[in-house]
Amino acid sequence: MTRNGRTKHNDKGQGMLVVENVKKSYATVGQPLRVLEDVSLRLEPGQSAAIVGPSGTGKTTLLQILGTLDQPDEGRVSINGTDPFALDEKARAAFRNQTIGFVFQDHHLLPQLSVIENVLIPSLATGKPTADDTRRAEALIEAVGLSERSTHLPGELSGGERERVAIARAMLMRPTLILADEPTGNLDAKTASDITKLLLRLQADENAVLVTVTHSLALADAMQSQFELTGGALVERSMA
Ligand SMILES: Nc1ncnc2c1ncn2[C@@H]1O[C@H](COP(=O)(O)OP(=O)(O)OP(=O)(O)O)[C@@H](O)[C@H]1O
Repeated sequence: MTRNGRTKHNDKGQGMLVVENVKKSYATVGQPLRVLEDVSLRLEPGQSAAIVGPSGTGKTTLLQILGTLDQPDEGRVSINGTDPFALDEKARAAFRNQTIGFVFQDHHLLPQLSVIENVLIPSLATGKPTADDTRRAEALIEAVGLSERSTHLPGELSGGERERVAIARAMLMRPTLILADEPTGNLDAKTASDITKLLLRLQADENAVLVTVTHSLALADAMQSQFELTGGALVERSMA
């Protein structure tokens, strides 16, 4: 257990992601739009996977479900042995905060908060940041190479630097599952490569599962496995 009764699963060999036969449709004025027809996926601690596929095939929809932000119509999701959709909304929000780290293309940093304050945001869900939280935030800011910029505002940083802050924030609670939506989307090739390495290094440090949705071949190739979302199902691609 860690503070506030949080249980650490990463080192217990059960931090896996299991998705079985997930279906998801959206209501429209006509027929429901069937986006996910039969999605299954299983990842063990320390594994990384890219989800690729043309625009509109449902990658973001799937990531929202993995992130417990949206509920499947049918099928099963298990994260660390917990079915997040069996929890009530409050418990699910707490579970999400403790278990899942999100990295988005547009970082979602709060512009009025400094780098360290942004990194500490996930710790606010359980009250004020503890001394441990602050130490962890400082260590992560150092790990992402921004120690000199800790008190700066997001508006004073480059796109790549802001993405680093978003990664540090995603890692604060030591997530077992890291979900990244186009984390290198707006970056030049060198910065994108640096960000990819950083993400993989921090993922390895925590033995977490990393799932990234991307159109970038370079990012997808850096993952251990690749799945194409096609016809509403995931098909594993053989890596060259
Ligand atoms: N809330 C919603 N209501 C209705 N339709 C939706 C909703 N969200 C997404 N869709 C539709 O579901 C389909 C899948 O969308 P999704 O954003 O998951 O695709 P994607 O593969 O992530 O696309 P991209 O690569 O362009 O980001 C699209 O046709 C989209 O228009």
